[in-house]
Amino acid sequence: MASVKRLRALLADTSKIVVCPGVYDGLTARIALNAGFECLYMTGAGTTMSRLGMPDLGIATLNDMRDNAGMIASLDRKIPLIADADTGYGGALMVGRTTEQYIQAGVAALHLEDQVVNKRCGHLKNKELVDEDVFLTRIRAAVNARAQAEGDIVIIARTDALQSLGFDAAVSRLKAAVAIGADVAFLEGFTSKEEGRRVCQELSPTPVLLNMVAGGVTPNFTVQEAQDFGFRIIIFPAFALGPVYQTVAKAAKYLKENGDLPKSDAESAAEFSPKALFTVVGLRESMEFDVAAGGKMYSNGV
Ligand SMILES: C[C@](O)(C(=O)O)[C@H](CC(=O)O)C(=O)O
Repeated sequence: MASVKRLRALLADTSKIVVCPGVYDGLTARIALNAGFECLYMTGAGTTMSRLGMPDLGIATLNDMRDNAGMIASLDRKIPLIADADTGYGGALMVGRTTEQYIQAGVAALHLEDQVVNKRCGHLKNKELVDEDVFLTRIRAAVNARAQAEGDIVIIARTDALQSLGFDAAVSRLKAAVAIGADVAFLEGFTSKEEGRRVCQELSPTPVLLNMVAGGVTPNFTVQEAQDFGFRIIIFPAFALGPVYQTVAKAAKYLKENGDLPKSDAESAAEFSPKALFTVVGLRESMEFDVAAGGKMYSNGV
């Protein structure tokens, strides 16, 4: 699959850090693609919030996540999509099924974690873990399912163990996951620069992912800082969620109170015209496709 090859090539180039904005629907994915990012991240929190209107508490199922990931991955097959797969949604059989279905959906990488199936966002308190052997069974199931499907999907092992078991135990879980076939390590919720540097050193040469959640437990680091610490992938899960919430909440309040759109929105109405917005999500390319096939629907424009 072209996008997996592309992601593996990006990871093989040790001078690079792969920067992934977090997207959760077609519009946010298109906006990030149009901005020229080389890779996207599908956030499970964002998927749960946008598709289900619910918090990130282990409510989204394999079907919710796979459907969303498949749609996002299909928008540009050249651009790799790293997708959250939470706990894998069950025992070894389910983790295998999740991996196989993510491969079929065109996902380039997935991450699997060691929280209990009733998981929560990694930046909340009182997370519960499964034992290390259960975590490793999940990783092994993903590795075996990948081999069975003759796929090459990148498997990212995430541990949430830092909060309750401490740094050494968390790193040891990641090392064990890498030893059985995980390609990338992800230490969730570390809380200092030193931990960031150390996890990269300890796991080297395995690429390590940094999860940059604004307002979460990890201090804010720039892409450059993350690269200097030794991280090879950085995801920004709330890259779109925060701005969307802020802007739409403001517009909702204004409309409720004034019976009109906020002035700046009304002024930039041309920018928000249906045609302008459809252009963001591929209007021109869709029309060109129709014309190339001999269709006459759009020859006079829209
Ligand atoms: C990375 C993450 O799994 C996600 O769903 O995007 C979340 C991020 C979040 O809740 O903001 C996480 O558990 O860190």
